[in-house]
This record gives sequence, structure tokens and C-alpha cells, in this order.
Amino acid sequence: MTNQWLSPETVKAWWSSATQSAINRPYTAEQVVHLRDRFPENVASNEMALKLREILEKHRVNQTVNITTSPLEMSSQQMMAEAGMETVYVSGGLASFTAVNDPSSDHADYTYDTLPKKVNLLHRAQLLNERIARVKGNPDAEKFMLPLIADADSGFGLYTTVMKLVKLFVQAGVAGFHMDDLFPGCKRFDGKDGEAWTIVPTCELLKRLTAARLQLDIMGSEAVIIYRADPHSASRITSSVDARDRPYILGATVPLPREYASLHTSEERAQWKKDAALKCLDDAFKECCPNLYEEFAARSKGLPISEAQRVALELAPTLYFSCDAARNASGHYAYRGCIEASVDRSILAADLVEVLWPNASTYDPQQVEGYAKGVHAVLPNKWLGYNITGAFPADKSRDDEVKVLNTKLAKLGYCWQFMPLAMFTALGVMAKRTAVGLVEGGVYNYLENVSRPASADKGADSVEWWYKKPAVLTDTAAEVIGDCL
Ligand SMILES: C[C@](O)(C(=O)O)[C@H](CC(=O)O)C(=O)O
Ligand SMILES: [Mg+2]
Repeated sequence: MTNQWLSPETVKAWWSSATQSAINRPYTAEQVVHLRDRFPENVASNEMALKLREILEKHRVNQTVNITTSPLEMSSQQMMAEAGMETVYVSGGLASFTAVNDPSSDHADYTYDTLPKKVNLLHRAQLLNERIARVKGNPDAEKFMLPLIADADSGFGLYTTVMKLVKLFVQAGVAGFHMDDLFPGCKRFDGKDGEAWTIVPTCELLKRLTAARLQLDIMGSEAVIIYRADPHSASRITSSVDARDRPYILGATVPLPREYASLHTSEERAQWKKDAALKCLDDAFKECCPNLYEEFAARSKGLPISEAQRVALELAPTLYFSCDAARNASGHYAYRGCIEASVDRSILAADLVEVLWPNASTYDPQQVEGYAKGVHAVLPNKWLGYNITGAFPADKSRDDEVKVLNTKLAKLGYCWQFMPLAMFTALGVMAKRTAVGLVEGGVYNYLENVSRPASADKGADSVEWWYKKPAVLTDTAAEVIGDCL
């Protein structure tokens, strides 16, 4: 029996197609088919991924934007479709509150199947909505099928977990997902001791993305990978092993009696950082021996920090530089987070992913511009994504800037923009209004302020769809079966 699905030639032909040819894989088609299951499981995911690719390209070319948010459940997703949103984001941060046993802020510490389950639910809800609309004769039924873009966080471990996670996503019907370079289990927003996020070395990020790409290839999936770059907000890196991270790893340039990891209080740690005069190796060398720097740079080119340090000491025996002294209690190195670091990594990741996104806790115009220009200087047509997470001032002082924000970002190439938590906040506002109304005005208030406006909404389908519409399907089934109940 010839089985095209299991033939390397089929994989090679697919890899040279318009959607796949920009990806450079460090493995062969033969290796991929050896890892393939007998039957493909990619139908829904592929259809939605192709739709997503068209949306992204349309906006990139027109310098317009696809803006979206993350629904909590099926009714908010339905409203997003009715409003004309073209994609749906499935946020891990939101899942931390809404899809776990024990809600908490976003440490990305939920189990690896949390987001795939959420994708599955939302995808199934879309299928239900599409089916109902179709049965009712709505010619626009397909508009309920919005590509789902999910949060894959750091992949939740090493490569086996990354691959299992991606597999679940594809099985669930995902159109795309983002993966970052954070160290699993170390995600913190508190900024205590001036510490932000911890990233893994470049080589580990690339292996992570390779594992994700490999799993897509194994499944014959068109799903889009988004690299979410976090180096610009990182203050730690787990290892100094990769030469490409050398410009961003910091060391003490003043010898101190104690190492950072052995300090106990925040005050001691803050003082230590001041006293240690943290710098990267190249800057430390340049300041110590400017005349020898050119020689040092030439001899240490491409070397990781420990080897470059040996060269430095040969040339300048009096130089003091210790990145070990600056390690924290987990052994992680001090890192100089900056947008250049994110640009560097994004350019490397671009061989394996379709979209690049500099993650932002707050909107920073300089960062966002620096990133787009840095990436597009090398990869002019790359799709860019951006999240608007941080709040803007309530006093309206930046309103003029906010009004043009989305179009400004679109002109920079950010064709996919999303507000991860907008729907969460919005539902809170509506829920409070409803609850206060019920408490103060009972059922009549509900009737007047919630139920009637819902029925009066004659969008593609009434807002009250969620309990009335499934009946359409029951009726249809009853007809087929012969109404035997
Ligand atoms: C965008 C994000 O990945 C998300 O899960 O929505 C989160 C948002 C958040 O937790 O506030 C993030 O890591 O920034
Ligand atoms: Mg997240």
C-alpha cells in the first residue's frame, strides 16, 4: 500500500510550499516520517491555521491590524465573532484565574494540558455556533470559526513536554501558539529585589522552538508559531553557556567579601549590586584596558563567557570580572535585559517561527519601535505581534497617544495586537452592573437592563443564544431520529 502521508517526498513537497518554505529546519523529512503516527490529526487545525495566515498577511501588507482579546468562555467568544474580530487569543494569564483548580496570578505554573483544554472548549464552541448558524440558514456561519492563538508559555519543561503540549494543541484545533524563553517555574511579576524574569540561554530557546516545529511537522500541521521574546524584561539567565548571550551577562567588577547568593536581606542585596559595579565582560575589559580591547575582541570572538574570560586574563591579569559572584540563590546569572537582546534572539528564532512578538508588561514606545526596526532591518516581511497589557493612566493624560496606538503599531508592522485581559475586566464591569441591579431592583431590573437589551440585540444572533440556540440542533436531531421520545 502506498501511503503518501508516510512518504518523505510528501513532506519535502509540503516544506517547499508557500506556507512552509520560509522555515529552515535542522532535521530531515526522513526523520519526520519516522516519528509520524499512522494517521494525520490535523484537519481542523490546518484549516484554521491557513485562515490565520491569510489574516496576518492581509494586515501586514495593508499596514492594518487584527486586534483581539481572550474570551473567558463560549459566550464572550461568540460576542467577539459578532463584533467582527478575526482571531481569538487564549491567554494563560486568564487561564490562571479561570481554568485551574486553584486560581492565582500568572506564574505559568498550571499543568501543561490547561491551555489545550481551553482551546478545545473554545474550538468546540465555535463548531457549535457555526453548526447552529448553518442549520438556521445563516449564510455567514463560517464567521464563527475564528483562528485560536494559544499561550504555550515556556513549553512547561524540556523537549518531550513541548512536543506533547504542541500535539494537544493541534488535536484541539489550534491555529497558532506562542512560546517564550522563560525558565519554567520562575515567572514572577513582583519585581522584588529588582529581579524580573529569568530566561534560558539562546541554545535552549532554539531547541525548544525546534521541538515545537518538529511536532508540527510530525503532525503535518500548518499551525503558526509565535516566538514571544522576553530578554528585554529579564534580569536573570539560567546559564552562561551560550556565546550569543555573552553581551548581556553581567559580572561583578569589584571584588567583594561575599557573593550575592549568600546574602539574606533585600537591603544587603541592593547594596551588593551597587558595590559590585555590574558590567558585561566586554565593557569591563574596555574600561580596564581600552588599548587592548581590539585584540581582546578579536581573540574572544564567538567564545562563551568562561573562555573569553581566560583570554581577558591573559591580556589583562589585573582585570577583575566575576559573573559567578553575581549568581542568585538558584545559581542563575545576572542579565542585562534590553531590546537588543530580544532583537538578537528574534532574528535567530525567525528560522523556526512565523511571528515575532516582544512581550511587554507596559507599553513602551521606544522599545516597540526599536524592536520592529531591529527585526525588520534583517527580516522585512516578518509578521509581528504585540500585547497591550499594562494600564494607561486614568487621568486621561495619555489619551491622545492611546487613541492612535493601534494604528501606529500597525504601521510599524505589528499586524496582530491583543489585549489579553480586556474581556476579563469587561465581564467584571458587566457582572457588577447586573449583580447590583439584581440586589437593588430584583428580577424587574434584570428584565429591563439585561434580558431585554439581550433580546433586542439583533446582531447575527441574539445575545441570548447560549441557552436558546442549542435547541435548534435538538430539534433537527429529533426530526432525523423520528421524534420517538
Ligand atoms: C500575555 C500573557 O502571556 C497572557 O497569558 O495573557 C501574560 C499576561 C499576564 O499574565 O498579565 C504575560 O505573560 O504577560
Ligand atoms: Mg501567558
